[in-house]
Amino acid sequence: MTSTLTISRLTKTFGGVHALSDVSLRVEPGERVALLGHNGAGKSTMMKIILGLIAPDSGDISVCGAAPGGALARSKVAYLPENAAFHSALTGLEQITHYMRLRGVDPAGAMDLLDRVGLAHAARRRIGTYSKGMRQRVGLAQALIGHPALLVLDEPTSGLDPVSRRDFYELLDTLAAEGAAILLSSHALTEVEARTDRLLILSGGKMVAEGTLTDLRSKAALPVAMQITAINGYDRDIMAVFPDAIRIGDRLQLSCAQADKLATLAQISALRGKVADLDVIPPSLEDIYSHFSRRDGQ
Ligand SMILES: Nc1ncnc2c1ncn2[C@@H]1O[C@H](COP(=O)(O)OP(=O)(O)OP(=O)(O)O)[C@@H](O)[C@H]1O
Repeated sequence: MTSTLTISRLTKTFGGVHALSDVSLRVEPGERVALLGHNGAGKSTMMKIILGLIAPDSGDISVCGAAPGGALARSKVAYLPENAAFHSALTGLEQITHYMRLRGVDPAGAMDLLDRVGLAHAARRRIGTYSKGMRQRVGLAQALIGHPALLVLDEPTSGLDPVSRRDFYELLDTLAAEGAAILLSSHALTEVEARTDRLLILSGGKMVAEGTLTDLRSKAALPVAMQITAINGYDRDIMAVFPDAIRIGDRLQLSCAQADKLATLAQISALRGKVADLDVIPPSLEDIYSHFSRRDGQ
């Protein structure tokens, strides 16, 4: 299978700033990949290179087997900027019809596209009357013109309410199931944790981590927290076994290395009769993200 996007040893500097250093990645058809990184990590630079808006200093990049910016790559890639701006006097239908004509696609399908993003009911209303979530849907409809093989989405859910976010990701799931590759940047870590197949973490222009959340969790090897609720009066017995446990409200919290997790659970299990409840709390994506992002002294 040919990868939809292949990037190999990409480097880009602006003056003395290393925006991207030796970055490589692949995105396969149907994959949903999240690009994470703090402000200035290099996410937008990478997107601009994929779109063919700027050229790298060195490295190779191919979009559906073609060079970015050329006619073939442009016909295969769609882009949704973070704050897509539309003409407020046009209706959603007029705006999408206009974009379809620009792209050389039959505008007869404009209503179907708006229906796909849940905007059919408002298609004949002016965009100036749309909510932020509705304008974002116009942006997505625009991005879907011509069945792109790769969707590049820059913080697509920033400013959306939880229900609009869920709807947005459900639509992305459908597109991915149809074979589109999706590369989206985000600062909303918990959201992408649940909604993407793979995470890429850029820090200071370098790719510092790549993989599924399970991969990253195991590479980071961060400690696991366990919170024990003691049966009344047995706190001391539990503290005797786990002297480093700290009290948080009415619970005792201890932390153990990943490798010691089962042994610690066995110790807790041996305290049966003294323990009312137990929660095992794995490191969050925020913890894992900070772990990798800090590596570079950020
Ligand atoms: N045209 C430019 N001229 C000079 N420096 C630039 C230019 N574009 C980007 N940079 C620098 O390159 C680095 C990476 O910027 P980039 O915009 O790619 O980061 P980002 O991860 O998209 O950040 P954000 O989350 O804030 O959008 C930053 O240090 C930025 O200041």
